[in-house]
Amino acid sequence: MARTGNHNVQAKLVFLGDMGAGKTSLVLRFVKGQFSEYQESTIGAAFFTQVLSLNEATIKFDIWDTAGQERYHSLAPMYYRGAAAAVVVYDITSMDSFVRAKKWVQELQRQGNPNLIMFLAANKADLEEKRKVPAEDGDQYAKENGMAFVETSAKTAQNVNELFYEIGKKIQEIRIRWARSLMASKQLLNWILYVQWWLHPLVTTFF
Ligand SMILES: Nc1nc2c(ncn2[C@@H]2O[C@H](COP(=O)(O)OP(=O)(O)OP(=O)(O)O)[C@@H](O)[C@H]2O)c(=O)[nH]1
Repeated sequence: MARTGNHNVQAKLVFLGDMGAGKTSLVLRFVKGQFSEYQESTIGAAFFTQVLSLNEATIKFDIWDTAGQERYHSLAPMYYRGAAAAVVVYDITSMDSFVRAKKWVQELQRQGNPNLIMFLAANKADLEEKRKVPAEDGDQYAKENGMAFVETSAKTAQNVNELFYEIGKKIQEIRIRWARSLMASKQLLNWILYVQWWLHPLVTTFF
């Protein structure tokens, strides 16, 4: 959950998706600016942190990169529970990975935090000649499910910083909305107390 203080926000972020979709590669591109053609498959999950500057605020991402292999599926709730945002990743060259991504979205809708911000990342956009999932399909699915959609490439860095920037902006927007509604309820409470304070002597005098 996002926490606030001195314009600093800390937010838990989780990456989900089929094995080989490019979750680790996207995170490593963002955190270290690196890409490896021979990225090893994640075991269990991996944890990374990265700080991003947004206008006057700073956001520290605690990033959980989960393992896509089916045998680790049951561990996933540990990582998406309490997350402020989830990025569901698929590989544009694999229809199976798109089908798997939709299953993740359904699971998050059923079992995730109701305020979870969800992004759909169509990765490996550099492999256009091998594309199996049209961009419109990903975009339409994302729209139908209230998610933001972005085509990325961990290899060329296309839209990777932009993805994290958008996540940060959404988290910040929600944080500001919370702060405003908290202020509004405090004002309402003060007003009720004030009215009660005035009415109390009248009520005791006349009744
Ligand atoms: N061409 C291309 N290859 C990519 C891209 N992203 C990842 N890869 C490659 O795809 C393979 C799998 O990438 P990973 O980042 O390990 O995928 P993952 O989703 O973390 O996989 P699991 O850990 O098994 O769940 C690696 O060989 C990467 O080099 C990309 O944007 N373009």
